[in-house]
Amino acid sequence: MPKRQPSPAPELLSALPPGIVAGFEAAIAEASAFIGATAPNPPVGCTLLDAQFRPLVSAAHERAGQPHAEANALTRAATAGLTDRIAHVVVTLEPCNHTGRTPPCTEAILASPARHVWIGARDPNPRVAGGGIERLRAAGREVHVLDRADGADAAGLAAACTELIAPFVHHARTGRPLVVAKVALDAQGSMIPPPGRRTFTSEDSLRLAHLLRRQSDAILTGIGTIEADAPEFTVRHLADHEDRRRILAIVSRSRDVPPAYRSAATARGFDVRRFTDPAQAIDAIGRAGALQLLVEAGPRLLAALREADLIDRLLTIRHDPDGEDAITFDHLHGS
Ligand SMILES: NC(=O)C1=CN([C@@H]2O[C@H](COP(=O)(O)OP(=O)(O)OC[C@H]3O[C@@H](n4cnc5c(N)ncnc54)[C@H](OP(=O)(O)O)[C@@H]3O)[C@@H](O)[C@H]2O)C=CC1
Ligand SMILES: Nc1c(N[C@@H]2O[C@H](COP(=O)(O)O)[C@@H](O)[C@H]2O)[nH]c(=O)[nH]c1=O
Ligand SMILES: [Zn+2]
Repeated sequence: MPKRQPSPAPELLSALPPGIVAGFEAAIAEASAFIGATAPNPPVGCTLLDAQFRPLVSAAHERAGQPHAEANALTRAATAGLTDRIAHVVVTLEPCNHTGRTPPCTEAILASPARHVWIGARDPNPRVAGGGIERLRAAGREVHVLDRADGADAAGLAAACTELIAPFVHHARTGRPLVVAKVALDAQGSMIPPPGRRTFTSEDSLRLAHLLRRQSDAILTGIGTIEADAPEFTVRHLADHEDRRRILAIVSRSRDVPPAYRSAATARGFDVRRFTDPAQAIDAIGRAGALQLLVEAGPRLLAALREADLIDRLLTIRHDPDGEDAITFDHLHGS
C-alpha cells in the first residue's frame, strides 16, 4: 500500500491568495466611501489585479446612473494603460448581467483580458440573481464566490461584502428602508439635553452619529424634537457626500411643521415631508428609493416605533462624562 501523505489543514488547503484578500479589502474600502450616496443602488467596490495578484486599480459605484464599480475600474485601468495586465477582477457584489441605467458589467469584464472573477456576495436583485455568475462561467471565466469553506479571511470578507448590501437586500425584500434608530442617553439614562443644548455626547460619538447620517438616505423625527431643538440634521463632524439631498420625515398627528423650519431645512438640502403615521412614513420613504432611514427622534416617537416593532437596528450611545461613551449596536431584526 502506498504511504499516505499527511494532508494539510483544511484552512490551508483553501485559503485565499493574500493578493485577493488585499484586493477585497481595497474594494470594500472603496465601496464604503459611497455608502449613502448610491440609492436606490447598493454601494459596490472593485479591484483589478495582475496575474501575480498585484493590485492595478480600485474603484466604486459612486451614484445611481453612473458607471458600476467594475466599469469604473476597467475605465481607470484603460486610462492608465494597464488593461493588458488585468488577470483578476475582485468585486464586492456579483456583476450585473442586465441593461439597467448602464450596460451589463459581465460584458465589460468579458471584453477585458481577465480570466478570474472573485465575488464577495451574490446579488439578490431578481434581474441578476446568479445570472452574472452563470454568464461569466458560460464564457469560460473562472468565477469564485467567497465562501466560509475558503477559510477565516474569506468568511470575514464575505460578511463585510454582505453587510455592504444589507440595506439594499432589506429594501428589495420589503420595499422599506432599513430603519436604524440612534439613541443618545446621558449618565442618568435621559435622552433630554441640558438647557440650551441639543446634544451632550462626546466628539467621537457625534462623529459616529454624523457617519450614520452620511450613510442614510432619509431621517425620521417627531414634531417634539423639531419644536424643542430645531435640529440641523446635517453631516458636519465629517465630510458629507457631494450635493447630497435627503428626505426629512417629521411625524405629528396634530401640528404642522413650522414654515420657517421647513424652509431652512429645505435650504440645507432636505426634502421635508410631514406624516401623521410613522409606518406610512417608512413605506413612503421606501417607495422613494431610500435604502436606509435614520431615526433621530425623542422618547415619545421612539417608544411608538419600538411598540410597533418598526426599528431594525438600534444604536445606543451612553454618555460617560468621565470617560469614553459606551456604544451598543443591536440588530433587532434579521442579520
Ligand atoms: N438623546 C437623543 O437621542 C434625542 C433626544 N431628543 C430630545 O427629545 C426631546 C423631544 O422629545 P419628544 O417630544 O418625545 O419628541 P419626539 O421627536 O418623539 O416627538 C414627539 C411627537 O411625535 C409625534 N408622535 C409620536 N408618536 C406618534 C405616532 N405613533 N403617530 C404619530 N405621531 C406620533 C407626536 O406628535 P403629535 O402629538 O402631534 O401627534 C409627539 O408629540 C427634545 O428635548 C430632544 O432634544 C430628540 C432626539 C434624539
Ligand atoms: N442629544 C443628542 C442627539 N440628538 C439628536 O441630534 C439632534 C441635533 O442635531 P444637530 O442640530 O444636527 O446638531 C437633536 O435634535 C436630536 O435629534 N444626538 C447625538 O448624537 N447626541 C446627543 O447627545
Ligand atoms: Zn454592473
